[in-house]
Amino acid sequence: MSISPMSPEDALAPGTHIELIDALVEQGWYVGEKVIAPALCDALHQELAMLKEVEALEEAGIGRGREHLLRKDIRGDAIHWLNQESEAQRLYLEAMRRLQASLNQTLFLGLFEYEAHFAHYPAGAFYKRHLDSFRGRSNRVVSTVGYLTPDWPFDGGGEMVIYAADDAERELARVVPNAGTFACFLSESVPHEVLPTRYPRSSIAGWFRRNASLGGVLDPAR
Ligand SMILES: O=C(O)CCC(=O)C(=O)O
Ligand SMILES: [Fe+2]
Repeated sequence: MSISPMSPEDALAPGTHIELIDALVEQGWYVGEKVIAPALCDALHQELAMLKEVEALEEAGIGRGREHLLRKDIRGDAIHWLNQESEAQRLYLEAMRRLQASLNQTLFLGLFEYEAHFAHYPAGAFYKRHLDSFRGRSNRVVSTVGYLTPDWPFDGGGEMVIYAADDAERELARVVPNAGTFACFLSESVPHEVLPTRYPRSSIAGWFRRNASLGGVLDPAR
């Protein structure tokens, strides 16, 4: 399937920006099904499979810069940072750039950058409950997750659980990681986790960032 005739405005379903912004304002998180165009999902899914095949994925860790640590007891995915190297990546990143512009125009978030990686969770992998950004060092402001695995089986596990900001024990939603589904939430306040998956699970996790360089200390990009 070719994506070359696809224009960036067709990458996300019509009306997604408005729905997403309303949900972020109302509750701090958004989940939509059939949001990412099927042809784009396919292309990204195949690209991630190819990257895995040629061993271009690295074990994911936690913490940024010098604090980066491998912790298989916390997260078990393998990742590859998006870098515009394919038409599919360029389309996805351009769709996110447009979403960033909408978020800045309506919510005045001052987002200045988007970073994203492919993530492959092998069977058995999970990512324990966490926040994507710590208060005080607010680099990541808005998180996005695009799901790429077609026909996710009903018994596949691997759901992303969203918890209440004021009560990290209270479950608000379970997101089935089926191709086309797109989730977005406030990085500093929405606890979430990936339940153990029973099938290989493909996604793109990404973050809109604000410049967090404070007092001359350079914030590491990753
Ligand atoms: O893949 C998901 O559903 C969420 C991944 C996640 O929380 C992260 O990479 O920070
Ligand atoms: Fe996360």
